[in-house]
This record gives sequence, C-alpha cells and structure tokens, in this order.
Amino acid sequence: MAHHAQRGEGRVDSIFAAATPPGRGGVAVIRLSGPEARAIAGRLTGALPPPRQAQLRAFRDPAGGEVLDRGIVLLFPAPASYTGEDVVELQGHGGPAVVRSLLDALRRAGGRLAQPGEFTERAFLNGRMDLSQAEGVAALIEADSEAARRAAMRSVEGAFGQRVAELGAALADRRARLEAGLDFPDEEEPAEAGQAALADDLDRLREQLGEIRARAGAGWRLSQGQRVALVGPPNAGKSSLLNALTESEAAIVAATPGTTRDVIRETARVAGQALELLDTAGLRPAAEQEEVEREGARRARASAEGADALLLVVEEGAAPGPEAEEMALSRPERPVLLIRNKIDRSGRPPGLGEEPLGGRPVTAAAVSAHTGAGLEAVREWLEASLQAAAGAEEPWAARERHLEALADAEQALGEARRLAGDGEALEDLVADALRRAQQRLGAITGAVSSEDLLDRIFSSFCIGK
Ligand SMILES: Nc1nc2c(ncn2[C@@H]2O[C@H](COP(=O)(O)OP(=O)(O)OP(=O)(O)O)[C@@H](O)[C@H]2O)c(=O)[nH]1
Ligand SMILES: [K+]
Ligand SMILES: [Mg+2]
Repeated sequence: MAHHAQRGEGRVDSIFAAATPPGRGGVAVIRLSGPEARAIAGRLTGALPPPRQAQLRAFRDPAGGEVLDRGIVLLFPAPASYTGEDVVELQGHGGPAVVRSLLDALRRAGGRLAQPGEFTERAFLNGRMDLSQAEGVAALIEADSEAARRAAMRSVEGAFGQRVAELGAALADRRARLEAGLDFPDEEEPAEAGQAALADDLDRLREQLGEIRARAGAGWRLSQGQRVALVGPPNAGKSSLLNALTESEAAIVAATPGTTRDVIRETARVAGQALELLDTAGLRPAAEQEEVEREGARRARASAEGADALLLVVEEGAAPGPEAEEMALSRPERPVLLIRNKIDRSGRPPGLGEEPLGGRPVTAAAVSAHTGAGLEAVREWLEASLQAAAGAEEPWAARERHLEALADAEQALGEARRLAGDGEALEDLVADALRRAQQRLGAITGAVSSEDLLDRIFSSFCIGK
C-alpha cells in the first residue's frame, strides 16, 4: 500500500506537500520530510540556512535553473522536528501556479508527494506523539467552534492519551498481581479477603474508566455538531422562527396551514458554535391529514427523533395538541423549550418562564418571530441546554473508534468485576478480561496498533498534515 511505503523493510523515502490550502493567498508553505529532505530542497534553493533560521532564497528549477519563485527557507533537523525526521519548509508566494511549479520541481528533485496525514503518521511512528495526539491534530484542524478547539488542544497536548495510558498501566499492574497469585497466597488465608480486595480495585479502575469515557464522549459529541428540531402544530410560526434564528430565508412562510412538507435544514450560530436547525411540517391529528401531509408528519417525526433538543412552537395561548406534545416528550432526558410565538399580537412582554407540559415542568419562552422579541432568550436557552447535553466538563477531542475501544474496555472490566464478585477464584478468567481491557485501551494511544488501523486513521487527514 502506497500509504505505508516508508514502513517495514527497506529505506524511508522523502515526502513533500503543500501545507497551506489550495487557492490564492499571500504565502504558501510547502513542507518536505525525510532523510533526503535537505538534499532535495537544496537542489532548488542552494545551500540551506542554519537550523531554524529563516533565510531568503531563489527557488530554482533543478534541471534548467530557471527561478520559479523566491521565498523563505527553514530547516528543522531530525529528531526535533514535527515528524522526527529532517524537515525543510519552503515559504513561497501563495498562487496555484507557483505552488504547482514548486511541487513539480520537488518531485523531479527526488521527492514523493505525501499521502493525506503522512507527516503526522511519521510523527507517530517516530514516537513524537501517541495516536490520540495525532488524531487531536486532525480534530484541531477540523474544529470550528471555541469549545471544539479547546477539546482538541487538550488531546493534542496529550491529556487524553496520558490518562488512558495510566489506566492501562494500572490494569497491567493488577493483572501482574493476579498472575503472580498474590491475591490468594495460600490455603490458610481466607479467600474472601483477597476476593474483596480484588473487587475493590476493580471498582476503582472502572470508576476511572467511567470518567475517561464521559470526557471522551462529550468531546465526540462536540465534534458532531448538534441538531435542534422545530416542531408543533400548523401555522404556529416554525418556519418564521427558523428564518429568524438562522438569519436566512431558507423556509417558505405563508398564511396557509401545511406550508412546510419537507424538512428544511439551516445552520444557526449559538455562542460561536454551529448547530443544525430543522424546520418540520406542522402536526395535526392523523385523522385530519391528507396524503402529502402524512408523509410530512412522518419526516417531521424522523427528524425530531434524532435531534439533541426540541423547540415546541405554538401560537401564544394555544395548546400544542397531542401529536406535537407526544413528540416533544418522547425522550424524557432531551431538553424541550416551549415557544409561545406571535406575542406582537397581544403585546405580552418577551421572556422565559416555566409551564407544565404533559405533567412535567418545561421552560417556556414568549417570543415574536416577526419582531425578534425574545429570540435572544431562546439562543441563551439553546446554549445552556446543549452544553449540559454534551455532558462532562473539560472534554477531550475523541473519535468514534475511541468510544468503541472505551466501551469494549468497560465491558471487559465489568466482566472481570462480575467474576470477582461471584466468589469463585477464577484468577485466570479475571486476568484474561483485564488483558482484553488493556488491549483496547492500547488501541487508543497506539501502544497496540495495526497497519490497517493506521491506514484508516491517517487517510482521513488532509494532505500536507
Ligand atoms: N403576527 C405574527 N405572525 C406570525 C409570527 N410568526 C409567524 N407568523 C405568521 O404566521 C403564519 C404562519 O407562519 P409559518 O412560519 O409559515 O408557520 P409554520 O408553523 O411554519 O406553518 P406550517 O409550515 O404550515 O406548519 C404566517 O402568516 C406568518 O407570517 C409572529 O411572530 N407574529
Ligand atoms: K404556514
Ligand atoms: Mg412551516
């Protein structure tokens, strides 16, 4: 597989890529890494500057000597570079033709165009970072909110990987004790004492794992972006609210009930974070629905199902009706805001309050989609509820594969704990479950990894990283 040409037997080749995005800009950065990086760059620039010193050079065609561009050269010698190899950076003018000509010259000078994520993969293979940190780098680049950036930085700086590695080491210790027979030393010692100590230790380890899962889970949800659905009876003003909250004209608004049939999606920004707002068809009792309306209601239900929070919209003074109310309360843990719209007609002041809905209190907001009154309170409610729904303070940027590994480890530890609690001295089985948990944790940091796993991880990176 080309992606891993540098690994295994044989020599390591030297790779290059533009580190800045395609398009036009003031400066484009091209990076080279590998044992031949100095020689290859030197064929374009002549003598390289001393390490970490920026110097101006002409970038020449290695064959004809034509000056392709003029810019800054930087050398980062191995091992104290991003990849752990010799790295040379060329900073040229940020135009597509300039970048193309430099990349072509580097290829002819003996380099190979890097695969997506290949620089970071080399950093991992050379021990510059663990896998969770490498994936944190990808999360940092993908982050488009302040909260996601912070979570990614925590992972890049190694907090996630370190906690996972510490727990893995604790599991290894516990397993070593078991395998050495220290818990159940001889026939005279009552077996219950050893059993109880083992059970206590396993409880503690599971608690630590639970904390890690909570923080990784919260980070994963952050990276997913959250969805909020507008639901309610026809003509309540759902589409008007979608437009007002997203400052768009995405949804058709009309005085005719049943205007919205398809689900309309639009991005709203709340506290610097993008969330997806869904406008849905108005809901009436099934008996009154005609064919298209029924399909609209089905789509509304499906969208509401997966939403992280619901805005239940009614006209001020009206009831939501059983269909909308049932949908709003279908998942008790999910935040619901009851919106009383069109207060411009009654002159009621905007603001938040509390009202019973299906027997439990929910927050209610008095708003006007027309004047915008009360919409700030809706945004604040969204910010607070979605933060709470993400759970855990100080989340770590994490991917789905991390959550899977943590869930598997939790299952294995749970099994170990059950065996320990059974009162049977099944040391081998407990040790075996601990080993499985440890292995799954090792997959997060890369202590345990396979070529296949690395391929999947790094191929999702952008080129030049
Ligand atoms: N006075 C007043 N009228 C509003 C307000 N919001 C919406 N309307 C009007 O109410 C009617 C219905 O608005 P829509 O936004 O289409 O309502 P909807 O809930 O999306 O309706 P359906 O898609 O048919 O279910 C339109 O005539 C809107 O102009 C408001 O805040 N004040
Ligand atoms: K309407
Ligand atoms: Mg509508």
